[in-house]
Amino acid sequence: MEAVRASAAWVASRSSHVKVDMLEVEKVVDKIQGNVPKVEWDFEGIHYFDDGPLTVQYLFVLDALNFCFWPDKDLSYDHLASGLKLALEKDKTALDADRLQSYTGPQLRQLLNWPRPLPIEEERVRLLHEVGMELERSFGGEAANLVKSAGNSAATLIELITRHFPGFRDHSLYKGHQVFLYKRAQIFVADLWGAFKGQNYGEFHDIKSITIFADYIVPAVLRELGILKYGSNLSCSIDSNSEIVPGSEEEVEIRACSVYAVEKMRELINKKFGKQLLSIDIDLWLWSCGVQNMALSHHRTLSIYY
Ligand SMILES: Nc1nc2c(c(CN[C@H]3C=C[C@H](O)[C@@H]3O)cn2[C@@H]2O[C@H](COP(=O)(O)O)[C@@H](O)[C@H]2O)c(=O)[nH]1
Repeated sequence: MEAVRASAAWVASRSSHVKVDMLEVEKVVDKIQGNVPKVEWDFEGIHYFDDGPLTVQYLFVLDALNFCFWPDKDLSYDHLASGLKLALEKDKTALDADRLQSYTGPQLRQLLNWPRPLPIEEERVRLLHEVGMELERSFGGEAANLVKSAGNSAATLIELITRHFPGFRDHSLYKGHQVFLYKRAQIFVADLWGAFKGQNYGEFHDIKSITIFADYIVPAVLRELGILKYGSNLSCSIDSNSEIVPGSEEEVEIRACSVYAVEKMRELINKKFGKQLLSIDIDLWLWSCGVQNMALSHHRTLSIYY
């Protein structure tokens, strides 16, 4: 994911609302002595897994909808993961490509057992239809075929996903430059890798090319650690739960600086402690810390990308 790494670094070098504090990166790395706590994929025990193609279909649908839970204060990622899991356990055809194309908002709510409209529900429905339609048109209806056609390359899989499914094209413009963050496409690869433990549908020879997933939890943890420093206006907006406009300099800087900071952290750990750590390992550690800390205030942007 050179495009993600390069554009995140480009933003970080010009950023004015967000700064990456390299001294703090070093302090954190020294404090943990290069030992990033290992967090198991599905540490919550909420995901569907049957070791076969249906798991791939589940993960692809999951990550097509893996964004913007915060507008409903009772809703979280866990509801989506466990809701889709239960739906699949009740009816193995619930996520078939033809079914995906016909869900309405109320039916999606029912599928997830959620009592009220989901945040940005119309977009969630549109994205489900897009996934169903394109899987049927180009991949025999199965996300497993999409994964197979990437030939065990994470970078190829991300390229295929973003070429075929416009909803995964997580780009923005920053000071005239195109910035690529590909949060949901990358997290799908990481979910396959985690769920299948690097085997079968989860085998990728270039898994180290994946960066962290620029969501709204990891930046909040990096800020809490002192690694990200926000300017006073941005700090006030976030602490008062004001919405940050999608595509604004602030929003792009928060996400891109998070990717950049963790890349620096990984490089430092690997160099100083002779490790072969992946950004995914750091991501899951930071994310799991973030979701367990209810007091963290995170940035709020209405977005279908994260
Ligand atoms: N960077 C990063 N962001 C992640 C995840 C995951 C879940 N990954 C699963 C994979 C294996 C584990 O067992 C996890 O269950 C969700 N998110 C993002 O968080 C936000 C949801 O927050 P809240 O509203 O509090 O539920 C939202 O933007 C969502 O897209 C991750 O791993 N890394």
